[in-house]
Amino acid sequence: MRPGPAVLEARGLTVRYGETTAVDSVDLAVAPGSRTAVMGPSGSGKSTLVHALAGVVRPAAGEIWFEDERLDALGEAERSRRRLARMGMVFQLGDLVPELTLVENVMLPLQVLGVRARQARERALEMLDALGVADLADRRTGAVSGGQVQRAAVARALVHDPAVVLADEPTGALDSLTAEQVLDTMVSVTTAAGAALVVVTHDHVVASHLDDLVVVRDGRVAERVVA
Ligand SMILES: Nc1ncnc2c1ncn2[C@@H]1O[C@H](COP(=O)(O)OP(=O)(O)OP(=O)(O)O)[C@@H](O)[C@H]1O
Repeated sequence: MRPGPAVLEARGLTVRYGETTAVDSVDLAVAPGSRTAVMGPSGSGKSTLVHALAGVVRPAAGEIWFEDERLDALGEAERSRRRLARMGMVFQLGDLVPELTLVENVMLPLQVLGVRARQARERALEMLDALGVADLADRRTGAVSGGQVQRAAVARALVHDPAVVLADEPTGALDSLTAEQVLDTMVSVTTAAGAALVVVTHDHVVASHLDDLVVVRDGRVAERVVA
């Protein structure tokens, strides 16, 4: 066990969609600076779990603690402010704003934090460069490939040095070489910032870049390996 408190923690977390219990009484602590793969069969509740950890999906029961605060008890506006300021998320293709260019999308978290436009643009371009898509910075999402959008989404999740990065299949649209590069960037940026990284993946190569493992089955944590 790592010493010190968790940066993000689920206690008795339960999420339901109507009759379906997607996440069932999950206790899960994510340590600062840790790197966790979340694996498990299709439909086992992995995506729902990370969405709930981010405070995007409301739990039916249980608590989510983020940086010593109960995230699920905050109002919508405050919860989304916390999330934008202190979390990075890569959830699905197309969660970038299509009306904005790639660089404008990546600047968004910095602008929420009050970073001035020029500085935000510089930092966003650096991050796009680290993900290999700086040359596409001024294109809108509709004018680049799915994999390039995905890389810009990763850049946006990392650009503001969040405390936690939550990613759902962040390399799903990428070839294996690019996937490894993107993952390496995610690991190195989060390591440099002391941030925790939680990645939902079906890919054992992706999981091998991460230290810890959570296996989800039927909405429960069936296995937990902490390095
Ligand atoms: N919006 C929704 N409305 C109703 N049921 C849902 C919804 N989202 C997910 N579910 C159900 O909740 C359960 C968990 O789904 P979830 O997407 O979290 O699984 P997953 O492990 O991420 O799956 P996959 O690996 O296929 O992406 C499944 O039974 C799914 O059908």
